[in-house]
Amino acid sequence: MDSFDAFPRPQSADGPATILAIGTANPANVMDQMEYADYYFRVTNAEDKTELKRKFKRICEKSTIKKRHMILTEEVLKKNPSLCEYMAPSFDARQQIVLEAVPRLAKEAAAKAIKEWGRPTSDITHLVFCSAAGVDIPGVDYRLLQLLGLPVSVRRVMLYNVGCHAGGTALRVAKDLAENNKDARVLVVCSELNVMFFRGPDDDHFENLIGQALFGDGAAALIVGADPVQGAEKPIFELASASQVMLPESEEMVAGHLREIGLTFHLASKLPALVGSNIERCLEGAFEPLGITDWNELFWIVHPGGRAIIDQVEARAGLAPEKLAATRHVLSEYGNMQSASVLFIMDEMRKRSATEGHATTGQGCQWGVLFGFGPGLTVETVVLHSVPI
Ligand SMILES: CC(=O)CC(=O)SCCNC(=O)CCNC(=O)[C@H](O)C(C)(C)COP(=O)(O)OP(=O)(O)OC[C@H]1O[C@@H](n2cnc3c(N)ncnc32)[C@H](O)[C@@H]1OP(=O)(O)O
Repeated sequence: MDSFDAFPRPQSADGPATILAIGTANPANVMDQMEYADYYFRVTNAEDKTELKRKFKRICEKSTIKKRHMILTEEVLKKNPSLCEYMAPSFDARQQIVLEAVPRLAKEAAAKAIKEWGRPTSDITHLVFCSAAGVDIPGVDYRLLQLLGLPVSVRRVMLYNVGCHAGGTALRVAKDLAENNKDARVLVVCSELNVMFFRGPDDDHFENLIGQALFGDGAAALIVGADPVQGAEKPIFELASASQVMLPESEEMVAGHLREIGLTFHLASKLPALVGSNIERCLEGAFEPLGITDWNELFWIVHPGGRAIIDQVEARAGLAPEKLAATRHVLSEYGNMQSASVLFIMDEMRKRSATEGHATTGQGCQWGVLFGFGPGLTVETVVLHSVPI
Protein backbone atom coordinates (compact mmCIF):
# COMPACT_ATOMS: atom_id res chain seq x y z
CA MET A 1 0.00 0.00 0.00
CA ASP A 2 1.28 3.50 -0.86
CA SER A 3 1.94 5.06 2.57
CA PHE A 4 -0.07 8.17 1.62
CA ASP A 5 -3.20 6.04 1.40
CA ALA A 6 -2.97 5.58 5.17
CA PHE A 7 -4.01 9.23 5.64
CA PRO A 8 -7.66 10.17 5.20
CA ARG A 9 -8.17 12.68 2.36
CA PRO A 10 -10.56 15.55 3.12
CA GLN A 11 -13.95 14.98 1.51
CA SER A 12 -15.75 17.79 -0.28
CA ALA A 13 -19.14 19.11 0.81
CA ASP A 14 -22.12 18.49 -1.49
CA GLY A 15 -23.43 22.06 -1.68
CA PRO A 16 -22.02 25.61 -1.64
CA ALA A 17 -20.72 27.36 1.46
CA THR A 18 -23.46 29.28 3.27
CA ILE A 19 -23.55 32.02 5.88
CA LEU A 20 -25.23 30.47 8.91
CA ALA A 21 -25.06 33.34 11.42
CA ILE A 22 -23.85 36.94 11.74
CA GLY A 23 -22.84 38.93 14.84
CA THR A 24 -21.47 42.47 15.20
CA ALA A 25 -19.97 44.59 17.97
CA ASN A 26 -18.69 48.15 18.44
CA PRO A 27 -16.94 49.97 21.28
CA ALA A 28 -19.34 51.92 23.53
CA ASN A 29 -17.59 55.26 22.91
CA VAL A 30 -19.44 57.17 20.14
CA MET A 31 -18.23 60.26 18.25
CA ASP A 32 -20.72 62.60 16.62
CA GLN A 33 -19.38 63.44 13.15
CA MET A 34 -20.71 67.00 13.20
CA GLU A 35 -18.76 67.73 16.38
CA TYR A 36 -15.71 65.69 15.44
CA ALA A 37 -13.59 68.48 13.90
CA ASP A 38 -13.78 70.55 17.11
CA TYR A 39 -13.02 67.49 19.23
CA TYR A 40 -10.16 66.24 17.02
CA PHE A 41 -8.31 69.55 16.77
CA ARG A 42 -8.72 70.14 20.52
CA VAL A 43 -7.57 66.69 21.62
CA THR A 44 -4.54 66.79 19.29
CA ASN A 45 -3.57 70.30 20.52
CA ALA A 46 -3.87 71.74 17.01
CA GLU A 47 -6.48 74.44 17.49
CA ASP A 48 -4.12 77.04 16.00
CA LYS A 49 -4.48 75.32 12.58
CA THR A 50 -7.74 77.15 11.88
CA GLU A 51 -7.67 76.85 8.06
CA LEU A 52 -6.97 73.11 8.18
CA LYS A 53 -9.71 72.64 10.74
CA ARG A 54 -12.21 74.45 8.52
CA LYS A 55 -11.35 72.12 5.60
CA PHE A 56 -11.54 69.06 7.86
CA LYS A 57 -14.96 70.17 9.08
CA ARG A 58 -16.14 70.37 5.46
CA ILE A 59 -14.86 66.83 4.78
CA CYS A 60 -16.67 65.55 7.86
CA GLU A 61 -19.89 67.17 6.66
CA LYS A 62 -19.50 65.79 3.13
CA SER A 63 -18.69 62.28 4.37
CA THR A 64 -22.41 61.52 5.03
CA ILE A 65 -21.23 59.81 8.24
CA LYS A 66 -23.41 60.60 11.27
CA LYS A 67 -21.37 58.91 13.97
CA ARG A 68 -18.47 56.54 14.55
CA HIS A 69 -17.53 54.23 17.42
CA MET A 70 -13.95 54.55 18.67
CA ILE A 71 -12.02 52.74 21.35
CA LEU A 72 -9.75 55.79 21.69
CA THR A 73 -11.61 57.94 24.20
CA GLU A 74 -10.31 61.35 25.23
CA GLU A 75 -9.15 59.72 28.48
CA VAL A 76 -7.09 57.08 26.62
CA LEU A 77 -5.57 59.77 24.38
CA LYS A 78 -4.64 61.91 27.40
CA LYS A 79 -2.78 58.91 28.81
CA ASN A 80 -1.05 58.31 25.45
CA PRO A 81 -0.11 61.79 24.13
CA SER A 82 2.24 60.34 21.48
CA LEU A 83 -0.85 59.17 19.53
CA CYS A 84 -2.00 62.79 19.17
CA GLU A 85 1.14 64.00 17.43
CA TYR A 86 1.63 63.63 13.70
CA MET A 87 4.97 61.78 13.75
CA ALA A 88 5.90 60.67 17.28
CA PRO A 89 7.31 57.20 18.00
CA SER A 90 4.20 55.51 19.39
CA PHE A 91 4.22 51.91 18.22
CA ASP A 92 4.48 50.38 21.71
CA ALA A 93 1.64 52.50 23.08
CA ARG A 94 -0.58 51.56 20.13
CA GLN A 95 0.28 47.86 20.42
CA GLN A 96 -0.57 47.84 24.11
CA ILE A 97 -4.09 49.06 23.34
CA VAL A 98 -4.85 46.85 20.32
CA LEU A 99 -3.48 43.58 21.68
CA GLU A 100 -6.14 43.70 24.38
CA ALA A 101 -8.97 45.41 22.46
CA VAL A 102 -8.89 43.60 19.08
CA PRO A 103 -9.60 40.10 20.49
CA ARG A 104 -12.02 41.50 23.09
CA LEU A 105 -14.19 43.17 20.43
CA ALA A 106 -13.83 40.07 18.25
CA LYS A 107 -15.12 37.91 21.09
CA GLU A 108 -18.19 40.09 21.51
CA ALA A 109 -19.12 39.76 17.82
CA ALA A 110 -18.25 36.04 17.69
CA ALA A 111 -20.33 35.24 20.78
CA LYS A 112 -23.38 36.81 19.09
CA ALA A 113 -22.80 34.84 15.88
CA ILE A 114 -22.34 31.58 17.81
CA LYS A 115 -25.53 32.26 19.79
CA GLU A 116 -27.53 32.81 16.60
CA TRP A 117 -26.02 29.70 15.01
CA GLY A 118 -27.21 27.66 18.01
CA ARG A 119 -24.74 24.78 17.84
CA PRO A 120 -22.02 24.00 20.43
CA THR A 121 -18.67 25.79 20.03
CA SER A 122 -16.99 22.38 19.90
CA ASP A 123 -18.47 22.05 16.37
CA ILE A 124 -16.30 24.95 15.10
CA THR A 125 -13.48 23.43 13.05
CA HIS A 126 -11.72 26.50 11.56
CA LEU A 127 -11.12 30.16 12.37
CA VAL A 128 -10.35 32.88 9.81
CA PHE A 129 -9.42 36.11 11.58
CA CYS A 130 -8.70 39.48 9.92
CA SER A 131 -7.32 42.58 11.51
CA ALA A 132 -5.08 45.45 10.49
CA ALA A 133 -4.18 45.95 14.18
CA GLY A 134 -2.55 43.83 16.86
CA VAL A 135 0.29 42.01 15.09
CA ASP A 136 1.72 39.57 17.63
CA ILE A 137 2.99 36.00 18.02
CA PRO A 138 1.01 33.89 18.74
CA GLY A 139 -1.59 36.05 17.05
CA VAL A 140 -4.85 37.56 18.28
CA ASP A 141 -6.55 34.61 16.56
CA TYR A 142 -5.10 32.34 19.26
CA ARG A 143 -6.14 34.83 21.96
CA LEU A 144 -9.69 34.66 20.58
CA LEU A 145 -9.73 30.86 20.92
CA GLN A 146 -8.84 31.31 24.60
CA LEU A 147 -11.49 34.00 25.17
CA LEU A 148 -14.20 31.87 23.56
CA GLY A 149 -13.02 28.64 25.17
CA LEU A 150 -12.63 27.01 21.73
CA PRO A 151 -10.58 23.82 21.31
CA VAL A 152 -6.89 24.42 20.54
CA SER A 153 -7.32 22.03 17.61
CA VAL A 154 -9.37 24.65 15.70
CA ARG A 155 -7.43 25.26 12.47
CA ARG A 156 -6.55 28.95 12.38
CA VAL A 157 -5.86 31.28 9.45
CA MET A 158 -4.69 34.76 10.51
CA LEU A 159 -4.92 37.57 7.96
CA TYR A 160 -2.93 40.52 9.34
CA ASN A 161 -2.75 43.92 7.66
CA VAL A 162 -4.53 42.85 4.49
CA GLY A 163 -6.57 46.05 4.37
CA CYS A 164 -10.13 47.07 3.71
CA HIS A 165 -10.85 44.33 1.14
CA ALA A 166 -10.11 41.65 3.75
CA GLY A 167 -13.80 41.03 4.52
CA GLY A 168 -14.04 39.66 0.96
CA THR A 169 -10.74 37.78 1.37
CA ALA A 170 -12.02 36.09 4.54
CA LEU A 171 -15.22 35.03 2.76
CA ARG A 172 -13.18 33.58 -0.12
CA VAL A 173 -10.95 31.60 2.26
CA ALA A 174 -13.91 30.42 4.36
CA LYS A 175 -15.74 29.29 1.20
CA ASP A 176 -12.76 27.16 0.15
CA LEU A 177 -12.44 25.65 3.62
CA ALA A 178 -16.15 24.90 3.98
CA GLU A 179 -16.57 23.40 0.52
CA ASN A 180 -13.42 21.28 0.58
CA ASN A 181 -13.73 19.88 4.11
CA LYS A 182 -17.05 18.08 4.65
CA ASP A 183 -18.82 19.24 7.84
CA ALA A 184 -16.36 22.09 8.42
CA ARG A 185 -17.80 25.02 10.35
CA VAL A 186 -15.68 28.14 9.94
CA LEU A 187 -15.80 31.06 12.35
CA VAL A 188 -14.89 34.21 10.37
CA VAL A 189 -14.01 37.30 12.39
CA CYS A 190 -13.00 40.79 11.24
CA SER A 191 -12.00 43.03 14.16
CA GLU A 192 -10.79 46.51 13.21
CA LEU A 193 -9.69 49.55 15.24
CA ASN A 194 -8.28 52.85 14.02
CA VAL A 195 -5.71 52.88 16.86
CA MET A 196 -2.68 52.12 14.64
CA PHE A 197 -3.24 55.20 12.47
CA PHE A 198 -5.03 57.75 14.65
CA ARG A 199 -2.71 60.78 14.67
CA GLY A 200 -2.76 64.58 14.78
CA PRO A 201 -3.06 66.81 11.69
CA ASP A 202 -0.22 68.04 9.50
CA ASP A 203 -0.48 70.92 7.02
CA ASP A 204 1.33 69.04 4.26
CA HIS A 205 -0.46 65.68 4.52
CA PHE A 206 -4.12 66.15 3.89
CA GLU A 207 -4.72 62.50 2.98
CA ASN A 208 -4.07 61.74 6.66
CA LEU A 209 -7.04 63.94 7.50
CA ILE A 210 -9.24 62.15 4.97
CA GLY A 211 -8.59 58.95 6.97
CA GLN A 212 -9.17 60.70 10.30
CA ALA A 213 -12.58 61.78 9.03
CA LEU A 214 -13.71 58.36 7.80
CA PHE A 215 -12.54 55.39 9.87
CA GLY A 216 -14.45 53.85 12.77
CA ASP A 217 -14.04 50.76 14.97
CA GLY A 218 -16.08 47.57 14.74
CA ALA A 219 -15.97 43.78 14.66
CA ALA A 220 -18.15 41.34 12.76
CA ALA A 221 -18.29 37.55 12.88
CA LEU A 222 -19.90 34.88 10.72
CA ILE A 223 -20.35 31.14 10.88
CA VAL A 224 -19.76 29.65 7.42
CA GLY A 225 -20.50 26.04 6.50
CA ALA A 226 -21.85 23.92 3.63
CA ASP A 227 -24.76 21.45 3.68
CA PRO A 228 -26.70 23.10 6.56
CA VAL A 229 -28.08 20.59 9.05
CA GLN A 230 -31.86 20.61 8.60
CA GLY A 231 -33.70 21.77 11.70
CA ALA A 232 -30.46 22.86 13.41
CA GLU A 233 -29.02 25.44 10.99
CA LYS A 234 -30.64 28.14 8.87
CA PRO A 235 -28.72 29.63 5.94
CA ILE A 236 -28.79 33.42 5.42
CA PHE A 237 -26.84 33.67 2.13
CA GLU A 238 -25.03 31.17 -0.11
CA LEU A 239 -21.56 31.94 -1.47
CA ALA A 240 -21.64 31.21 -5.21
CA SER A 241 -18.19 32.46 -6.25
CA ALA A 242 -15.31 34.54 -4.93
CA SER A 243 -12.48 36.14 -6.88
CA GLN A 244 -9.72 38.69 -6.36
CA VAL A 245 -7.92 41.04 -8.71
CA MET A 246 -5.25 43.73 -8.34
CA LEU A 247 -6.17 46.48 -10.80
CA PRO A 248 -3.41 47.30 -13.33
CA GLU A 249 -1.01 50.11 -12.34
CA SER A 250 -2.84 50.69 -9.08
CA GLU A 251 -0.23 49.67 -6.47
CA GLU A 252 0.14 53.19 -5.08
CA MET A 253 -3.55 54.12 -4.91
CA VAL A 254 -3.96 52.86 -1.34
CA ALA A 255 -0.96 51.81 0.71
CA GLY A 256 0.02 51.47 4.37
CA HIS A 257 3.39 51.16 6.09
CA LEU A 258 3.98 49.94 9.63
CA ARG A 259 6.53 52.20 11.35
CA GLU A 260 7.58 53.33 14.84
CA ILE A 261 4.90 56.01 14.45
CA GLY A 262 2.21 53.39 13.84
CA LEU A 263 0.58 52.66 10.50
CA THR A 264 0.95 55.38 7.88
CA PHE A 265 -1.50 55.30 5.01
CA HIS A 266 -1.75 56.80 1.58
CA LEU A 267 -4.89 57.45 -0.40
CA ALA A 268 -4.76 58.83 -3.93
CA SER A 269 -7.48 61.37 -4.63
CA LYS A 270 -8.34 59.62 -7.92
CA LEU A 271 -9.28 56.48 -5.99
CA PRO A 272 -13.09 56.86 -6.31
CA ALA A 273 -12.77 57.39 -10.09
CA LEU A 274 -10.49 54.35 -10.43
CA VAL A 275 -12.96 52.13 -8.58
CA GLY A 276 -15.78 53.48 -10.76
CA SER A 277 -13.96 52.85 -14.01
CA ASN A 278 -13.34 49.19 -13.14
CA ILE A 279 -16.66 48.21 -11.63
CA GLU A 280 -18.39 47.14 -14.84
CA ARG A 281 -15.49 44.85 -15.80
CA CYS A 282 -15.59 43.12 -12.39
CA LEU A 283 -19.36 42.65 -12.66
CA GLU A 284 -19.17 41.25 -16.19
CA GLY A 285 -16.56 38.68 -15.12
CA ALA A 286 -18.50 37.62 -12.03
CA PHE A 287 -21.96 37.33 -13.61
CA GLU A 288 -21.04 35.94 -17.02
CA PRO A 289 -21.93 32.36 -15.88
CA LEU A 290 -25.46 33.54 -15.00
CA GLY A 291 -25.94 35.75 -18.07
CA ILE A 292 -26.97 38.70 -15.86
CA THR A 293 -26.19 42.12 -17.38
CA ASP A 294 -28.76 44.35 -15.64
CA TRP A 295 -27.02 45.26 -12.38
CA ASN A 296 -30.31 46.43 -10.86
CA GLU A 297 -31.38 42.77 -10.79
CA LEU A 298 -28.83 42.22 -8.00
CA PHE A 299 -28.75 43.07 -4.32
CA TRP A 300 -25.64 45.04 -3.41
CA ILE A 301 -23.03 45.10 -0.63
CA VAL A 302 -20.15 47.52 -1.31
CA HIS A 303 -17.17 48.34 0.90
CA PRO A 304 -17.98 51.90 2.01
CA GLY A 305 -14.45 53.31 1.57
CA GLY A 306 -15.92 56.80 1.46
CA ARG A 307 -19.04 58.54 0.13
CA ALA A 308 -17.35 59.36 -3.19
CA ILE A 309 -16.52 55.67 -3.78
CA ILE A 310 -20.16 54.63 -3.25
CA ASP A 311 -21.30 57.47 -5.54
CA GLN A 312 -18.96 56.24 -8.29
CA VAL A 313 -20.13 52.64 -8.02
CA GLU A 314 -23.77 53.77 -8.14
CA ALA A 315 -23.21 55.99 -11.19
CA ARG A 316 -20.99 53.61 -13.18
CA ALA A 317 -23.20 50.56 -12.62
CA GLY A 318 -26.34 52.64 -13.31
CA LEU A 319 -27.95 51.67 -10.01
CA ALA A 320 -31.29 52.82 -8.64
CA PRO A 321 -30.71 54.74 -5.36
CA GLU A 322 -32.26 52.06 -3.13
CA LYS A 323 -29.66 49.49 -4.28
CA LEU A 324 -26.94 51.01 -2.10
CA ALA A 325 -29.20 52.04 0.80
CA ALA A 326 -27.87 49.34 3.16
CA THR A 327 -24.27 50.25 2.24
CA ARG A 328 -24.89 53.98 2.80
CA HIS A 329 -26.69 53.25 6.08
CA VAL A 330 -23.71 51.34 7.50
CA LEU A 331 -21.34 54.13 6.40
CA SER A 332 -23.54 56.73 8.09
CA GLU A 333 -23.88 54.81 11.38
CA TYR A 334 -20.32 53.52 11.76
CA GLY A 335 -17.93 55.11 9.21
CA ASN A 336 -15.42 52.95 7.33
CA MET A 337 -14.68 49.91 9.55
CA GLN A 338 -12.19 48.42 7.06
CA SER A 339 -12.69 44.65 6.60
CA ALA A 340 -15.66 44.50 8.98
CA SER A 341 -17.80 46.92 6.93
CA VAL A 342 -19.07 44.49 4.31
CA LEU A 343 -20.09 41.98 7.00
CA PHE A 344 -22.06 44.71 8.81
CA ILE A 345 -23.80 45.49 5.51
CA MET A 346 -24.59 41.80 5.02
CA ASP A 347 -26.26 41.84 8.44
CA GLU A 348 -28.13 45.05 7.59
CA MET A 349 -29.25 43.54 4.26
CA ARG A 350 -30.86 40.45 5.78
CA LYS A 351 -32.50 42.50 8.58
CA ARG A 352 -33.90 45.10 6.14
CA SER A 353 -35.15 42.35 3.87
CA ALA A 354 -37.16 40.87 6.75
CA THR A 355 -38.55 44.15 8.12
CA GLU A 356 -39.45 45.44 4.63
CA GLY A 357 -41.38 42.21 3.93
CA HIS A 358 -39.22 40.96 1.03
CA ALA A 359 -39.41 37.35 -0.14
CA THR A 360 -35.63 36.79 0.08
CA THR A 361 -32.73 37.83 2.31
CA GLY A 362 -31.45 39.89 -0.65
CA GLN A 363 -34.30 42.46 -0.67
CA GLY A 364 -36.34 40.24 -2.96
CA CYS A 365 -33.48 39.58 -5.43
CA GLN A 366 -32.03 36.12 -6.00
CA TRP A 367 -28.45 37.08 -6.76
CA GLY A 368 -26.22 39.68 -5.20
CA VAL A 369 -22.70 41.06 -5.29
CA LEU A 370 -20.32 41.93 -2.48
CA PHE A 371 -17.35 44.15 -3.34
CA GLY A 372 -14.30 44.55 -1.09
CA PHE A 373 -11.87 47.34 -2.08
CA GLY A 374 -8.43 47.70 -0.53
CA PRO A 375 -4.73 48.40 -0.90
CA GLY A 376 -3.10 48.58 -4.25
CA LEU A 377 -6.31 48.66 -5.60
CA THR A 378 -7.38 45.16 -4.79
CA VAL A 379 -10.96 44.17 -5.57
CA GLU A 380 -12.63 41.14 -4.01
CA THR A 381 -15.83 40.18 -5.83
CA VAL A 382 -18.14 37.72 -4.10
CA VAL A 383 -21.32 36.47 -5.78
CA LEU A 384 -24.05 35.81 -3.23
CA HIS A 385 -27.29 33.89 -3.53
CA SER A 386 -30.13 34.90 -1.22
CA VAL A 387 -32.52 32.45 0.48
CA PRO A 388 -36.29 32.70 0.99
CA ILE A 389 -37.37 34.42 4.22
C1 LIG B 1 -10.09 51.34 -1.76
C2 LIG B 1 -10.84 51.44 -0.52
O1 LIG B 1 -12.01 51.79 -0.52
C3 LIG B 1 -10.13 51.03 0.74
C4 LIG B 1 -10.38 52.01 1.83
O2 LIG B 1 -11.38 51.99 2.48
S1 LIG B 1 -9.23 53.20 2.06
C5 LIG B 1 -10.23 54.67 2.21
C6 LIG B 1 -10.81 55.01 0.89
N1 LIG B 1 -11.56 56.25 0.96
C7 LIG B 1 -11.24 57.36 0.26
O3 LIG B 1 -10.25 57.39 -0.44
C8 LIG B 1 -12.14 58.54 0.40
C9 LIG B 1 -12.88 58.83 -0.87
N2 LIG B 1 -13.33 60.21 -0.89
C10 LIG B 1 -14.53 60.61 -0.42
O4 LIG B 1 -15.36 59.83 -0.02
C11 LIG B 1 -14.83 62.08 -0.53
O5 LIG B 1 -13.87 62.67 -1.35
C12 LIG B 1 -14.83 62.79 0.85
C13 LIG B 1 -16.01 62.34 1.69
C14 LIG B 1 -13.55 62.53 1.61
C15 LIG B 1 -14.95 64.32 0.64
O6 LIG B 1 -16.11 64.59 -0.09
P1 LIG B 1 -16.03 65.44 -1.46
O7 LIG B 1 -17.41 65.63 -1.93
O8 LIG B 1 -15.06 64.82 -2.36
O9 LIG B 1 -15.50 66.81 -0.95
P2 LIG B 1 -14.69 67.88 -1.81
O10 LIG B 1 -15.09 69.23 -1.26
O11 LIG B 1 -14.83 67.64 -3.26
O12 LIG B 1 -13.20 67.58 -1.42
C16 LIG B 1 -12.74 68.03 -0.21
C17 LIG B 1 -11.23 68.23 -0.29
O13 LIG B 1 -10.61 66.96 -0.02
C18 LIG B 1 -9.56 66.75 -0.94
N3 LIG B 1 -9.34 65.31 -1.09
C19 LIG B 1 -10.25 64.36 -1.41
N4 LIG B 1 -9.64 63.14 -1.43
C20 LIG B 1 -8.35 63.35 -1.10
C21 LIG B 1 -7.23 62.48 -0.94
N5 LIG B 1 -7.33 61.16 -1.11
N6 LIG B 1 -6.04 63.04 -0.59
C22 LIG B 1 -5.92 64.37 -0.39
N7 LIG B 1 -6.95 65.24 -0.52
C23 LIG B 1 -8.15 64.72 -0.88
C24 LIG B 1 -10.07 67.41 -2.20
O14 LIG B 1 -9.02 67.70 -3.08
C25 LIG B 1 -10.70 68.68 -1.63
O15 LIG B 1 -9.68 69.65 -1.40
P3 LIG B 1 -9.98 71.24 -1.62
O16 LIG B 1 -11.10 71.58 -0.68
O17 LIG B 1 -8.69 71.91 -1.26
O18 LIG B 1 -10.37 71.38 -3.05
